[in-house]
This record gives sequence, C-alpha cells and structure tokens, in this order.
Amino acid sequence: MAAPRSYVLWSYCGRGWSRLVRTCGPRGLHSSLPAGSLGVRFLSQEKHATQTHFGFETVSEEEKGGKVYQVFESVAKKYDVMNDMMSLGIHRVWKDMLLWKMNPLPGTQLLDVAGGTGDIAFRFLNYIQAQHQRKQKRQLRAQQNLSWDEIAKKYQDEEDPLGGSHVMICDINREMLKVGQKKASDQGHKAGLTWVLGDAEELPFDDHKFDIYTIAFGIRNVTHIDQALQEAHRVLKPGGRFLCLEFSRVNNPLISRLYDLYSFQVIPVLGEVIAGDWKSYQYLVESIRKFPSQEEFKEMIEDAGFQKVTYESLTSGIVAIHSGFKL
Ligand SMILES: COc1cc(O)cc(C/C=C(\C)CC/C=C(\C)CC/C=C(\C)CC/C=C(\C)CC/C=C(\C)CC/C=C(\C)CC/C=C(\C)CC/C=C(\C)CC/C=C(\C)CCC=C(C)C)c1O
Ligand SMILES: C[S@@+](CC[C@H](N)C(=O)[O-])C[C@H]1O[C@@H](n2cnc3c(N)ncnc32)[C@H](O)[C@@H]1O
Repeated sequence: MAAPRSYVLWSYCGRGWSRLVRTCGPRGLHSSLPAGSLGVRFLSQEKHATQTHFGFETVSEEEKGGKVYQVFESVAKKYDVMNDMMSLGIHRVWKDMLLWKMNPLPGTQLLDVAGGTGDIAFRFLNYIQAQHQRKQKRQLRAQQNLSWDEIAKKYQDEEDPLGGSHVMICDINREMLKVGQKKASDQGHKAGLTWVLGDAEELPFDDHKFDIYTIAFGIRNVTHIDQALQEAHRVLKPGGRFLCLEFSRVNNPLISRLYDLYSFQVIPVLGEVIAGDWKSYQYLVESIRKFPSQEEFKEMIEDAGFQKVTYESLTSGIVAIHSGFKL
C-alpha cells in the first residue's frame, strides 16, 4: 500500500489563516476543517516525513533509527550489568524461559535478530551442548560392558557436540556486537555462531533459510515493526518458528502501579548512577509504554502471515513471549 503523504493546508477561520497538516492516503485526503472555516487555500504540497515515537517524544521516522542507534552505542559497555541491576537478575530467567519454549533440536539453524551482546545465542549453544552431553551419557550408561579405554575413546572421538546447529546473531549496532564478540571469546564459544551487522527491517539473508527466528527485547526499538515481522516470515523455512520476548502489559492494577513507580522513579536513576546515562534508561521505560499489548502484538504477528500465534505472559505481564509458525 502506498505510504500516506502529508500536505500543508491553510484554513481560514475568521481570525486569520491557520496551518493544518493533513495526510493524503490512497483513498484521498483525510482532513476535517474546523467549524466556521470560510475557506481553504491549498498552498503547497510539501512532503512531510511520517511521524513516529521515540519513547514519549514525537520524531520523524528518519530520525528514529539514529536515536535508537545512539542509545545502544551509549549503553553497550554497561548493558549486561544494568540488566542484572534493574531486574535483580530476573531477565536471565525470562531468557531461559524463551529457550525452554524453543526447545531446539541438534541441527537447528537459529537467527537471533537484535541479538546484541549474545544472551540468547549463548543460551542456545549451551542448551544444545547440554542436550548432546545428556544423550551421550545415556548411551554410555546403556552400554554396561564397555572398558575404561573404550569410554575414554568415545569422549575423545566426539563428533560435533552441536550436531550441526548454528546461530546467526544479527544486530544493527556495532558496539553491541563488539561486546557480544568479546563475551563469546571469554566464555569459550568458538564454533556455531556468526555475527552479522544488519537491520531487522531489511535482513541480509535469503528467503527460507532458518528454522527459528528469535528477537528478545529488540522489536520495541524498530521503526517499522510490521516490516520487521514480514522479514522474519520471509527468512524462515516453511514450518519455521517465530519467537519474541518483549516487554508487555501488566494487567493487575496494583502491580501496574508499583511497576510504574519503579520504572519511572528508579530505572533512570540506576541508568545515571551505573551507566552515566539517564536519557537512555528514560527511553527504555517510555518505549515499554508505547509498545502494543499482548493481544495487539499477536494480531500484528498474524498480519505478517504467521499462524498458530500464541503468547505467554510472564511476571504478571511485565514481559511476554509470543510464538508463531510459518506454515
Ligand atoms: C536502553 O535500552 C535498554 C537498556 C537495557 O539495559 C536493557 C534493555 C532491555 C531490557 C532487558 C534486557 C531486561 C532488563 C530488565 C528490566 C528493565 C527490569 C524491568 C523489570 C521489572 C521492573 C520487574 C521485575 C524487577 C524486579 C522485581 C526488581 C525488583 C525491584 C525491587 C524489589 C524494588 C526496588 C526498590 C527500590 C530501589 C526502592 C524504591 C522504589 C520505588 C520508589 C518504587 C516502588 C517500587 C516498588 C515498591 C517495588 C517494585 C515493584 C515492581 C518492580 C513490580 C512488582 C512486580 C511483580 C511482583 C511481578 C533496553 O531496552
Ligand atoms: C535491548 S537490546 C536486546 C539485546 C538482546 N537481544 C538481549 O535480549 O539482551 C536491543 C537490541 O536491538 C538492537 N536493534 C535496535 N534496532 C534494531 C534494528 N532495526 N535491527 C536490528 N537490531 C536492532 C539494538 O542495537 C540492541 O542491540
């Protein structure tokens, strides 16, 4: 569908001309003139950039990407410590729950978009490796009559412990990727992962390439969420799964009040004290409030072509995991 254009209209209401900006979509001009208007002069056809939000601020769509980039460039080095401090470690449990829901099999090709400092990717590799080790132990226990030499040899001759699984970590921000790459080498993750600089709205991958697409705490920052969802659908294989972990809507009014207090009174202060960055953490809490509810987001995922879309709210709806399939 063609993007709506904005036009400047000037309306005369008796006391003088006033400037109105109205959009013109494919079905015509959407404008209602104030009562008492004596006439309209169509003075110009300036094309206006479409407006969107950056937290509670209204910005042009062109500006938003740059502002989001600055936020994550600024917080990258303190990102992990901030998350532990802000959530008292709860974000780790939410990410573990994403992995339990995914329950990947050896050989899975995962694309983790907005993968940042690698939290989902490392959990994926650890999950697959742990599965492989459990399987190996089960097999060895079943073979009661093996000698010590044979057991040692089985461990030495080990084939790929990832069973061909691979995770592609794609993020738009160089600084976040750099921190992630350093963490990977510190934690000894060498095989099974690739780091790619790329935009969720225009993924640098062919169609039908991945078994699973994840995005954790990323989609809220994307300018055109519908575009990112369509890209997720495009790069998944038929039968592939979309999983999204994101902040959502708290339904209990008392918890919601406490959560608001904590978010607006505590999180930016922590951001200032720990990361020297109040503004980025103010953006974080504001962007959470701008993100659609569980049901609204489910509809957006369905609109992108996914089927069997479901969600699970965690911690009273502070976050939710949405799941959908490309069938
Ligand atoms: C720039 O963009 C970003 C930067 C990032 O670093 C990260 C992200 C993306 C985000 C993540 C990866 C996850 C990071 C996690 C969070 C943002 C945390 C959000 C989650 C919560 C607020 C809820 C869960 C956290 C907790 C339960 C922490 C517990 C806090 C306390 C026990 C209270 C601390 C109390 C004080 C410091 C005293 C002063 C308090 C007030 C003035 C406010 C009153 C607050 C309370 C009475 C308690 C707080 C209540 C709640 C949190 C709600 C309770 C909820 C339930 C019981 C379910 C990124 O995009
Ligand atoms: C809050 S972090 C989440 C990182 C990680 N997934 C996690 O769960 O901790 C958000 C990430 O989204 C990335 N991001 C924002 N807009 C993006 C876009 N259009 N395409 C890809 N990544 C984007 C940021 O650079 C940042 O690394």
